[in-house]
Amino acid sequence: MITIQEIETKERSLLAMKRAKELGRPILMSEVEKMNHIDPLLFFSSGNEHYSGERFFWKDPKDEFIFAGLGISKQFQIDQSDDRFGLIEREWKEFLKDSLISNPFSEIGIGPLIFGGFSFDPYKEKTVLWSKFDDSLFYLPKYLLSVIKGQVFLTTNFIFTPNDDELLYKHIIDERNKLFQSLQKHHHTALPALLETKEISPEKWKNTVDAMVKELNRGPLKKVVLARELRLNFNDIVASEAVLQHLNEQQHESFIFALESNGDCFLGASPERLVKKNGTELFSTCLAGSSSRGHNPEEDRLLGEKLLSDQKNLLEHQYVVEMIKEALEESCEEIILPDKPQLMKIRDIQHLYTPVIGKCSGDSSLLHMVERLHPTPALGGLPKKEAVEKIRQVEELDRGFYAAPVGWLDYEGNGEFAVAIRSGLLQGKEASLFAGCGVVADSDSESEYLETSLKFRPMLRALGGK
Ligand SMILES: C=C(O[C@H]1C=CC=C(C(=O)O)[C@@H]1O)C(=O)O
Ligand SMILES: [Mg+2]
Repeated sequence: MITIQEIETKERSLLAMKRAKELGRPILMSEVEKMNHIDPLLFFSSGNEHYSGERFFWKDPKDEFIFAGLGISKQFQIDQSDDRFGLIEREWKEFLKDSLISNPFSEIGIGPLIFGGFSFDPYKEKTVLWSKFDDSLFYLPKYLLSVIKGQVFLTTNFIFTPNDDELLYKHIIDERNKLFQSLQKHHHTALPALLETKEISPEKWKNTVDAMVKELNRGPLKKVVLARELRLNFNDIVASEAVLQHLNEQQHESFIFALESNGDCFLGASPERLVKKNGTELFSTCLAGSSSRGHNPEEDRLLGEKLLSDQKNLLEHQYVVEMIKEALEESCEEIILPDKPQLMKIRDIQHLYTPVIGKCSGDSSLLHMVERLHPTPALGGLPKKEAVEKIRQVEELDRGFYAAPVGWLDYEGNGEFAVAIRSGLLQGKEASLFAGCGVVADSDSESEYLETSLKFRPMLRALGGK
């Protein structure tokens, strides 16, 4: 049986083909439909046969925007460049020109949307660890499931080239039908057994922190974030859907993200927003300064109180507030910024937290703001450029996408980026987890070491470790 919707799709695809031939270049056709409820994690898992290595997942802390993307309709990638944020943005805008978008809904986050991220520092010497990821990597998915405030939409993106004929239309319908058939099956993937957890050079890392503290006392550097790695071995391949399932259950108050590339998968549960753009409003988060959670409510409250008045942590936090304020002031007419941090309490840790809202003037694009903010002193240090250079020089770890912006951008310029911390890279039967901490002049290497141990926990637990 052919549905009305299929007839409309056919008409639009004929138009897209004609346009591609006339203009002599690929043309995007994008269609949005409203669906009955589909679990986005099930949607992600159902792609494990046909779209493995070409999937992404995103969920914000309040479940306002949940995305699962399957297949790559178009990839945007840029290696080492001073202008990688601008290049991605311009390529995306250029690609959208003359596209045929059928989206009768007014919600943000449906229709053509790219998802991906950037490496922390494109000038850091590359190692094999991140060889499957480019410095900037975004996907326009073939199929995007968007759950927006509980409503479910499916966007289908197809690209017509000047050489395509009607066979492509048939292929589209067949593929979409197969996708829905695979959703009927129940997909549940178990985690393999964790065989070994290895800390990478912990003593050397503490020595680097000690040396950094001395340097910070001499100035002019004020803060440098130093990170380290845990390497895990399993008795079988770790499926990204199994880890995502756990992250979603165990860290629901965080941004949950996953990005597959060439067989590897970068994923995590980050509490930290870099920037969100909704029309003319910008939202950012200052998150720095940490303490453990208590074993009981009273101990937890005392630890929180202590954190709120601890000079070392307040300074670590203040550097972030000043930098984000300065970055937003450049583009915003008005900024709402509380004068004191509050506490953000999550499962394994509590942080000093200051939310920031900016009302932008003029045309401030999301990726321009990402460029302006990345890395904030919560991930890089202060001054920004010198701190990144210092990290490049002294940190043993190849950060790749860790501590860098990960998120989405829709065709109307709205979107959101989180900072990819509390994260890890899955590589077959192995995984690397990453955690860092803000080192300031009165840091103590042993406490910073313990702080990073807390920050490994969300990923470690999701992978079956302790
Ligand atoms: C760099 C990380 O955390 C940052 C975010 C919150 C608190 C931080 C801190 O207190 O050091 C870090 O700046 C990480 O989790 O790997
Ligand atoms: Mg800290």
